[in-house]
Amino acid sequence: MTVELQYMNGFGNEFETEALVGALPIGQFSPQKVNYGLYAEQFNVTAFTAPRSDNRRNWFYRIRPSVVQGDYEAIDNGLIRTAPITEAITPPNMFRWDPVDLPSEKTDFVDGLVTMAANGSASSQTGVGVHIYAINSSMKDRYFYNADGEMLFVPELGEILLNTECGKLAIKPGEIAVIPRGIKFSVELITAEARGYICENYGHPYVLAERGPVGANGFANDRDFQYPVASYEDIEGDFELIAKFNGNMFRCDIGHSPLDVVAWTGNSAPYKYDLARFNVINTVSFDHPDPSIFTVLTSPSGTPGVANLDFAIFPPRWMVAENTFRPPYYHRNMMSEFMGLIEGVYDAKEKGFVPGGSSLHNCMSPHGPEADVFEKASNAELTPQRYENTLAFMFESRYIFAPTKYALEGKERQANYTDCWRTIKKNFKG
Ligand SMILES: O=C(O)Cc1cc(O)ccc1O
Ligand SMILES: [Fe+2]
Repeated sequence: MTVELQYMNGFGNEFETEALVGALPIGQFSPQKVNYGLYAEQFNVTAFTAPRSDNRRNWFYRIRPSVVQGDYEAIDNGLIRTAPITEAITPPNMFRWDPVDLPSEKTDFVDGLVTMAANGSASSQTGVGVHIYAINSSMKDRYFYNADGEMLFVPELGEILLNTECGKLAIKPGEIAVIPRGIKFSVELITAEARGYICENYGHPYVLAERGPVGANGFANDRDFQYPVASYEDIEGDFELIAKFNGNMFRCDIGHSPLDVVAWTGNSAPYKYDLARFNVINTVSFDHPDPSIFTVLTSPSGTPGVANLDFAIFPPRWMVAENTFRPPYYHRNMMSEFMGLIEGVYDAKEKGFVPGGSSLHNCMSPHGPEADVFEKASNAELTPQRYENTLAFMFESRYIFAPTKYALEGKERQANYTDCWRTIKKNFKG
């Protein structure tokens, strides 16, 4: 099933959209009276003084301003964790996990979040949290926002509808979406169940990766990013607003839907992107280029070229490298690498890394092809080959990922992960 919605295209544009004709003020943001009796509210995800090229803000024209809500009270954090994670020591082990089970009890998005790892510090606005959602119920009469970071959704199973203050986005496996820090939303199921990964970015909002000498086109093209058109709910009732704030979960009563924005303008709205639009650029001669060629979105850290978070994908593509060991090389890295699989098989790991599963190779922890992949790839005939049925991704960060206690001790952890390398042979003939 596919939900057909209308979108506006172009990464980070200053969009304007109104669900009722004339709701958006023209030529100013705060008229004395807004048409239709709406309230004006500014929403900033960067400092007022951020340079123009970085500045992100919206103006909302809504039925009630956001201050119309109750007082917050703390609720159980469930399996949600936030950096810095101090509940367990992080060993330098290589980690791999099976997929988190789909729930048997009724579970919505807020209940169905499990944190696997986090790095940096949410309150200092560095690093990220990595979560998995596994759900079988839409959010009913409740809404959510995350003050700790923007949320990158990477669906692996099922289709979901993100009902946000800015409008609606539908995403399914092969697509991603980003909801800016602070935007209120609810998650509705389009299919009976859904599962996917979330990278909660505490740091600088995602931008598109630079192209360097590749030129003016290629990789992720700005025009393929899609933003929702304004769409509002004018309903009253006993609703709940859930907030993730400074590492803890809170709730308050709210007597109306907070998705009551009739018109908005700005550049800080949720967006979606179809990963099949990624224009893959790779070698046509020899050797295996570094995976930075596959970067879709990056959150800069302040040090040029050293990301708070790079989101890279490994999509279907042609492989033509000559006289080359084609799978990923054996590797030790200053950067830390959390990986997931959306579909099919990843070229470095033919067994054990399955859709919905995860792996983590932290700073300087060795990793690379399993023994069988090495044997096969070092003896393969190097004809042009189309890599099909594959879509892996990586959250790569300068900060070491601390797995949560759940990730370290839960049933998904594969205790025997390093066995995949144990049978690598000594081929040396000195
Ligand atoms: O599988 C990995 O570890 C990710 C990765 C992929 C690649 O093509 C090259 C280097 C690298 O770290
Ligand atoms: Fe790597």
